[in-house]
Amino acid sequence: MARPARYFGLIPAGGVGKRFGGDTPKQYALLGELTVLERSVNAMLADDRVVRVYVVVSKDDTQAERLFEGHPRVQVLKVAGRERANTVLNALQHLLEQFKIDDTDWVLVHDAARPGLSLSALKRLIDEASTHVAGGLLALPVADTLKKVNRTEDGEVVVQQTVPRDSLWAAQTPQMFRAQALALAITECLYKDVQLTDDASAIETMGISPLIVEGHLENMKITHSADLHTVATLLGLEGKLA
Ligand SMILES: Nc1ccn([C@@H]2O[C@H](COP(=O)(O)OP(=O)(O)OP(=O)(O)O)[C@@H](O)[C@H]2O)c(=O)n1
Ligand SMILES: C[C@](O)(CO)[C@H](O)COP(=O)(O)O
Repeated sequence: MARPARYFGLIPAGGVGKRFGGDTPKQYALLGELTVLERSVNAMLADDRVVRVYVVVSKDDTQAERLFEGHPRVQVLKVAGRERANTVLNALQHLLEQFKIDDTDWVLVHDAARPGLSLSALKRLIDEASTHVAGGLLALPVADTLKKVNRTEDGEVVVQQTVPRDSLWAAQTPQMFRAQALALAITECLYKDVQLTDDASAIETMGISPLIVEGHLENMKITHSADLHTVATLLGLEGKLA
């Protein structure tokens, strides 16, 4: 009798926030009383099916360990890599070797930069993607008209064509896959120098189609500094920015 599947959170938090700017990496920016990272971790802990959340930071990061010291369901791994995909793979390899996580277990990869994830969206993702062979991810249907552009010799950005949007969705996180399958897929992609900006695209290269589960606006990613204010407003924290 196979044991029941387990769900593990994996929070890639090893980025430097080039587009965000400033001295502090955006995952450590304050949103009210808590950092962006703490809110993203707490969002994953809200569903008690998530047995443990692994926060993956660079080897010289000392903040994460202080933030989560002694937390029974949070473990800091200082194995972040050059790109997000390297960070995720390094953590997965660590999990598979050290913590005996095997092919029945699910991993939910959630950006540290998405602090607004709701419990209802997390629950829907786990409920629905668990029944899908390839796992799945949160995403939002594109609402704007999309333009493919060219840059002219004098630096102007001009429209090349309008891209039909009716089957385009913007990927969010968490992205939930079987831990071993994701590790194998990312390994293969990195070996073939396939550029990965999310985890689902690695699974897609194996010829399987992850399930899309509708996400929500508050689960937007903090990329540029203005996004911190936007997320604060969406979360009702606008008066509490440092
Ligand atoms: N080598 C990397 C790069 C990114 N990330 C994480 O992946 C998530 C999404 O990445 P992004 O928003 O691009 O963050 P940064 O890489 O920090 O941003 P930038 O590209 O502007 O430097 C973030 O939680 C970031 O900390 C990571 O763990 N390891
Ligand atoms: C994983 C992701 O959040 C899905 O939209 C996005 O691809 C991350 O991109 P980034 O450039 O690493 O922020």
